[in-house]
Amino acid sequence: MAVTFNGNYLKDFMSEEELWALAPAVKAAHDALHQKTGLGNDFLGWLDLPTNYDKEEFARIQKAAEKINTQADVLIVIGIGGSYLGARAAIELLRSPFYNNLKKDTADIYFVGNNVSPSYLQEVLSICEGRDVAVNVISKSGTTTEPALAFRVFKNLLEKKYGEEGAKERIYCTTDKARGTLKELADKNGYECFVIADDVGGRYSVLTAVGLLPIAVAGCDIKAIMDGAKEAENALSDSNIEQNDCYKYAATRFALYQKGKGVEIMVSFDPCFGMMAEWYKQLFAESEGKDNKGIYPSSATFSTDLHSLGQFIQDGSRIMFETFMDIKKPKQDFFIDADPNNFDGLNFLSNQEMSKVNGKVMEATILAHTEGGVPSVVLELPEINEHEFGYMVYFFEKACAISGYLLGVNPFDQPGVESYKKNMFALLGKPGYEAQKAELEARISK
Ligand SMILES: O=P(O)(O)OC[C@H]1O[C@](O)(CO)[C@@H](O)[C@@H]1O
Repeated sequence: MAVTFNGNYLKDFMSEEELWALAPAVKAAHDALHQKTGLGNDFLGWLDLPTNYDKEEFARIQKAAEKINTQADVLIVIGIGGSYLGARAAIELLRSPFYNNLKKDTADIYFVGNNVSPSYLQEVLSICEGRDVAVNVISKSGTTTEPALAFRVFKNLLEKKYGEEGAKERIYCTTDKARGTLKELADKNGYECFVIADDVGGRYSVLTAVGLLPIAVAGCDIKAIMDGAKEAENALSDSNIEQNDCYKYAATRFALYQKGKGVEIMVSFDPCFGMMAEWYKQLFAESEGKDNKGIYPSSATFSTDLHSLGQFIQDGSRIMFETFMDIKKPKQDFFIDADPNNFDGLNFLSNQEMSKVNGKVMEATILAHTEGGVPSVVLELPEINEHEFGYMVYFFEKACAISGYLLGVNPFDQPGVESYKKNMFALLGKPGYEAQKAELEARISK
């Protein structure tokens, strides 16, 4: 079981020799990562996390998930970026994009604090009316404005509904072990806390309590996720690119980037992968996009986007390559019966599983786009389950770290994200930002 790299459709764009020529650079990136000598080397806790995770806390996560499912109809998960995307990706992939509408014995889950839309917030609040609610607030820094604002609202809701003591039993904090406003508040109020280790950055944190608590509440087997990640940790530890599919993927991206392909489109043929692609986008965008370098990560879900982006991909600016997630076995299949009258002329599709048709859509698309000048990388995933999810998370995390090192950037910082925050604080009148406020307002009114 594994994510397998298939480079068969790349022949028109790069040779195997070009890939193998990157072996020394890949080996150097591997050594920098494993010997912890590269940029950002104080953020490598994710590298051996599948082996060295805190087993005591893991058991507490499982217990808390059970408790949440007995005390709440709705779990509100508050977080943004890496404190949001992984959990949602896992739940939509492993359970369903329609998770909240499924017949199930686990709590509904709504994600807030990833935007400042008043309508979105009001809608979630109205969904909570008359229902038992628990809250998992997730913030590594404990100070990010969007989730902090949402937490203020839901803390208030819980305290009004259950009293301060009752609310305490329903608030679960995932944050730094010692620092930040959230940690201080949690200690003062006695909320149950889970830790994001100092050496695990937000976008590499899905296999910590950040992702695992909401994923466990959704009824997924988090032990199987960690086992899958551990399989990847072992399988992807060879420094030789020829033996390491993760490194083949990272090096191929880099080679295509050097040939002017500055956009990667992560493609899947199943909407359950949509949020997984959002997770991939944050991982690679914050890791690679700096120093005026990097591949712009984007995504598409086909067939849907074949009827919107498809035209551009086939015929527009030749700036992109595609990475196709070839999921060999869907979670469920559907048998297409023949119609006795063949009223729609579609009997040529009948008497087979719908997955076969989806597979042909993928092949047809790869051939068309390749013909149109878009290189196609294919990553094969045998099936969708917890084990494969864990494997895939680790695969992409490691591919991202190696990609960053090949590019010559620090894959573990995100200094660019601060710019909008400073402007936002200034424009909203946060004390200490008075000078910037005047300067920015002058620019707006021009
Ligand atoms: O968990 P925190 O500290 O609230 O940060 C949320 C997100 O904000 C960032 O720091 C910047 O986008 C991400 O790296 C992180 O995932």
